Amino acid sequence: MAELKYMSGFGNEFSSEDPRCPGALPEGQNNPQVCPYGLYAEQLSGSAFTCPRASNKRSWLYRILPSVRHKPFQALEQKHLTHNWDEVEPDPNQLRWKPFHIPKAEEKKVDFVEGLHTVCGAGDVRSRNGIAIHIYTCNTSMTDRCFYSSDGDFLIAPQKGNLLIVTEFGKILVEPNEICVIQQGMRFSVEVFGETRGYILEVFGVHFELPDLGPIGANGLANPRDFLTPVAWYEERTVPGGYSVISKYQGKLFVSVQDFSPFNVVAWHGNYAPYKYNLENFMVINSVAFDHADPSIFTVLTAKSLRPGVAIADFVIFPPRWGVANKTFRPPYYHRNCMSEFMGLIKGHYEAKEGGFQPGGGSLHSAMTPHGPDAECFEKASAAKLEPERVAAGTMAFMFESSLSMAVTRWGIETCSRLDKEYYRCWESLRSHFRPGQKTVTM
Ligand SMILES: O=C(O)Cc1cc(O)ccc1O
Ligand SMILES: [Fe+2]
Repeated sequence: MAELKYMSGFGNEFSSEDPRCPGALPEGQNNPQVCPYGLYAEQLSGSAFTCPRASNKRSWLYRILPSVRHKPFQALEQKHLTHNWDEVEPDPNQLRWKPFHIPKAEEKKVDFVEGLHTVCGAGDVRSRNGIAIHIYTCNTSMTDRCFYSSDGDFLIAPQKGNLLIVTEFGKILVEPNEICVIQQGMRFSVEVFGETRGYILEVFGVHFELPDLGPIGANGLANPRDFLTPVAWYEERTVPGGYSVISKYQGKLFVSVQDFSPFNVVAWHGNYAPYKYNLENFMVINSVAFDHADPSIFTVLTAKSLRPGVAIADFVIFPPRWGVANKTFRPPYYHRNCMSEFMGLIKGHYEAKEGGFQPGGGSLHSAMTPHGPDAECFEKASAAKLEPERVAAGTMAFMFESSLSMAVTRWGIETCSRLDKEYYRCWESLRSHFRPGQKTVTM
């Protein structure tokens, strides 16, 4: 496949024309009486028309046929995708999942949409406030089918297998250790190259932003220019057998059939467009004197709530870095958090748990549920000689942290059969080191 081209910058006002049709973007206006090359103009709104300029999002798509030319939507059964947060009784326990199973293509061909499984979430798509966390496991490319979420924005973190994502805005190749964001309403079709697995954070009613940097200054963490948006690409393809456009709408799937490819956008402009980001480009800030800094220093993207400083969801990573803090217990501290923490692992292992938490698995530490390093990690780090040390070399763990108190789905608790029932045991051998009368303790 020819190398794909991208445009750089977070949230820019982009303009892109497929080189086969130079001048396809109307000059100086959005709705000419007749568009260049006889295209249709269609606006995709990602914010209310009246949103303040800084948060206003929309793009103009110039396409061979408008999206409205389709047969009526019909319900499409997909058992594992849900926004019903009352399927099972609430469970405040620490939960950990072994790597989620990927179906074998010889046994069953499963594409990205069929392979979506909601593991947990909270809130409501109708009132536009909430999140869902999905796992995708698949082995087959989508053919003559595309998908969009009417409910929210997808932050996709591949763990195994590349994704070639054809979108209305162009093509994006996303590899493990990269993420991509495909916002509400954007249509896409996923091509895969073997056994494929990853994580999705869906947010309803808000878009991801770069976090403010405060005293860090003008640069650092995820830098805006490292976000890449595809360039316009179109196909003019009639599909006599029918092209299926699948919408996730209020948590259920619906399909509408049309006789042409939806990837017929010859040119587009605007600031509402998908993007990808390579996690290797994250400029890591860490404690260089003493104490363990809160993981908010590793925030890549945030979806803000209306409460100042409180996120509907943050996407946080634990990248390779130097640990140099003196007189400090360096791993994550023991913790009870008003937020919910879902964690996943792209590769390697996580510093607070060398064993048990595996790539392609997950964990959930719900609101106020205690958690922290396992006993082995505690003993080791309490006795370690504090030399400069590479932390998390060759690894990438991440956290979807939410102010919402999440429910786990039936699939997450039962159907996936991946819950590690023994998880609590990793803290069982923590023992008291309390020595009354001995202030200084050597471990
Ligand atoms: O492992 C966790 O629970 C995530 C986490 C990491 C960290 O460095 C500090 C706090 C925290 O919740
Ligand atoms: Fe935590």
